[in-house]
Amino acid sequence: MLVTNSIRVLRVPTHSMVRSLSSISRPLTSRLSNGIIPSLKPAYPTRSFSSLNNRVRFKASIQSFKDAQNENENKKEGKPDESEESKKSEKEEPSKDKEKKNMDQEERDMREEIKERLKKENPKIDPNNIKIYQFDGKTVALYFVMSTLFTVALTSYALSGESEKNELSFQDFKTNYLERGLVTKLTVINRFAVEAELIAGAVSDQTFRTSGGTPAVVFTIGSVEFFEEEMKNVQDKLNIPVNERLPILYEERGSWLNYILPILPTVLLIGGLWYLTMRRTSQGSGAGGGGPGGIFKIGKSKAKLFNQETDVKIKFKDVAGCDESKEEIMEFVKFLQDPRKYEKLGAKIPRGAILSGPPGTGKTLLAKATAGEAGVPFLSVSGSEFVEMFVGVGASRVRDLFKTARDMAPSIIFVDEIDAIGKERGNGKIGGNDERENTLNQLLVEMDGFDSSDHVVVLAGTNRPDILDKALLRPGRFDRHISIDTPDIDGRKQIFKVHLSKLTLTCDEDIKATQKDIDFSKYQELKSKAIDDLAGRLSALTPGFAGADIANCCNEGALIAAREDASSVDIYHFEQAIERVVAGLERKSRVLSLEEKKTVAYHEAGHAICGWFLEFADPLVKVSIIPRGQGALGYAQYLPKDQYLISKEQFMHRITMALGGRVSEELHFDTVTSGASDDFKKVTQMSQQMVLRLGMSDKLGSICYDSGDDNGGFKVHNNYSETTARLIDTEVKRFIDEAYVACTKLLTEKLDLVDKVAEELYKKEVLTREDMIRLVGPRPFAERNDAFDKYIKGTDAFKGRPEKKGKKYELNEDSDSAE
Ligand SMILES: Nc1ncnc2c1ncn2[C@@H]1O[C@H](COP(=O)(O)OP(=O)(O)OP(=O)(O)O)[C@@H](O)[C@H]1O
Repeated sequence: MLVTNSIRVLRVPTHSMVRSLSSISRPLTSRLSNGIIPSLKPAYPTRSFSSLNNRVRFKASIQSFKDAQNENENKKEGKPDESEESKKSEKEEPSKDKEKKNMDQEERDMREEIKERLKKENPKIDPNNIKIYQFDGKTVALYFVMSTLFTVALTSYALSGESEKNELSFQDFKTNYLERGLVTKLTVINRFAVEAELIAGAVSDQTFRTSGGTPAVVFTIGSVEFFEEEMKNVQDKLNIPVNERLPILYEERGSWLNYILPILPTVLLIGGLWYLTMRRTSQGSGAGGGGPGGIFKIGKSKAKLFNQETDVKIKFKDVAGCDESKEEIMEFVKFLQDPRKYEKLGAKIPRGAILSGPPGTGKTLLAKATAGEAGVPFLSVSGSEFVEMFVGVGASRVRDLFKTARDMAPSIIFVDEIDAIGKERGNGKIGGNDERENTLNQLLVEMDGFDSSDHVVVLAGTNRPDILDKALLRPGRFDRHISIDTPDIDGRKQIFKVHLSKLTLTCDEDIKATQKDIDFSKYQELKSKAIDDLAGRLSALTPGFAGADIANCCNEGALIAAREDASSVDIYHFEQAIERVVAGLERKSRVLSLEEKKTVAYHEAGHAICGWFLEFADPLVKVSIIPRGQGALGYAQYLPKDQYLISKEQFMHRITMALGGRVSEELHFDTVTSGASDDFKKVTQMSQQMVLRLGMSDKLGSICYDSGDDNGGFKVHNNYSETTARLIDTEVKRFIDEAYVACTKLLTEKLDLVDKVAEELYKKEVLTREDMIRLVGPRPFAERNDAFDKYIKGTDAFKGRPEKKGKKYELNEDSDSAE
């Protein structure tokens, strides 16, 4: 086969080679007439890349000038502007309109920026006439598919032409031409084929004419050595004297395709990428800008920029609670506002601060407020945005981010979720990540690299400060550690006030309706008191809520009010919203059978009675058997107070209360149900904590057996012996057993009260605290929750809207509560 070595390229075609190629193509084309080789059109490259480049640029600029000219002419002639026409037609086409609407903010910004630049550079060009093309993944993919298909087609075409040369075997050549003395000259081409020139007139089906018009045949050889050997043998056999033997010449020839094909994919790839870039730059901006996205921007930082004109309008007053954190971060604000004051004294300002705390506690908000107060640009990026599938991209993005920040200085960089890149490096744990470590290293280098004269402050947010690399936290990098915890009742009240002030509240509307004659300051006073009361009550009902939960709750309240077509949002809307956030959506579609409903009623009554008669249990506000959320068939809501220390008794009472549901089922039915599974989970967790972490087991003593090593779910080994493990199991079980015994004793004593509560619950489905007092009498212990006493006691929380609503607001300096 002639094709085998045709891909092997010895030289890249030069001008001389192009000439020699054309000489080869002639004999081949002459064979076309004999139907041996298909027609090949010469396709030498006619343009260089640079000329192409110039053409593209030239074309783009001509286009914009033509557009500008057309527009001027149209204006002179009073013709409607083409761009306006196109705008009109765009309006007519709903699909285009839709596409435009869907265009994301980023892309629009990019287009605006490009147009701005163009306007500055060349005021003659109307930026509206510039068409900006963005190459999305589809265009690029299509281009590569097309070029691959083209290459494959060309290759098979070239190979099919070569394969048709396989007309003659060496044996045929020997018997039909060589031994008959018809051969005059032999040329070995490319070491695998031989062109044998024949004497004039020796024409057959297999012959063709060479460029000199001589008839010739072609055949392939296995190897040159073999061919030479064979020729020698044949000529020896024919007794041809050595000096008359046929001359054998050697030539390197080939189709131009043989040279082009191997480099074609590379050329297409590079050319394609280059072309796409050039088109984008020439048509997009003419200033070499290019828009966001695309492979060329992969190493660029993805940080979002907020500046004063746009988003950073947030001030410290919008961040409620967390006063200590605000104070701490204030130093950065003062530095950014007046750096010289510090520099004069030779003081070095901290370069960065880590804001740590549970999710939704306002870390990002505080960082934004810092930028808003200081009035400087704020670059916000998430740690995970540094990490890409390409090696080195993370580090490059870090470099780019810091460069941008320095260019905009004074500025603030905020890296959210810094643990995505800032986890401790190479500590021998499973699953090391070199790319992440490179990114972290670059971050460390950049933070070292700028000094306080750069006026760039780096803030970072994380929920897991404990897993951060020590190098990040050392002085000179993130040397301030600001911890933001979930707010206490006062914090929650302040946050509620911030978010309530944005809503139309019923209490405000009531004041406006009932107090028409009062002056503005009096109105303000009444309003702030009403909001204060409302915020206080809501904060008491939401223990454990973070700022984000509170914001969500206020929004949910407003949504519920809107759903009810209410003109303002009242406490009952908020209570529904809280219930929704705490227990999930009411599942009206889940209808329980009467038997199931009875079981749930007794289960919840068991919990409620336990909570009522256990001293350290939290105050109950509501018990319900309406299914909610992901599978809860009933729930009881308590108000735990904000406390930082929990006693052993408290733990035991909580465990007892959690077992109340199952024990009540045992006491009232012949069998038990699956309804207590979630209770058991909680009970086990609490008991394990008491034993493993809190040293509350006398038998195990004051030792922490829990390493807290939750390394991605891998627990390599326990740091205690088998004997201790067995003891731990026994102790965990003992606490639960003790609570179980206490619970059974209590509920057996109060059997009739459980019946009473369960029956009422079965009928009404919801019981509030007031109902409980009516059914079982007041709680025998004083409530331990001040917030409860202050805001909830005496009122009926979660009862729903009373028949008659509306009240007269009066300002009473002594009163503390809403009533
Ligand atoms: N102290 C606060 N005052 C007012 N609103 C708050 C406060 N804390 C949180 N919020 C509300 O919660 C929303 C979410 O807060 P933010 O994004 O700052 O939380 P985060 O701590 O950064 O959360 P994450 O750790 O999940 O990133 C804010 O937009 C704001 O509406």
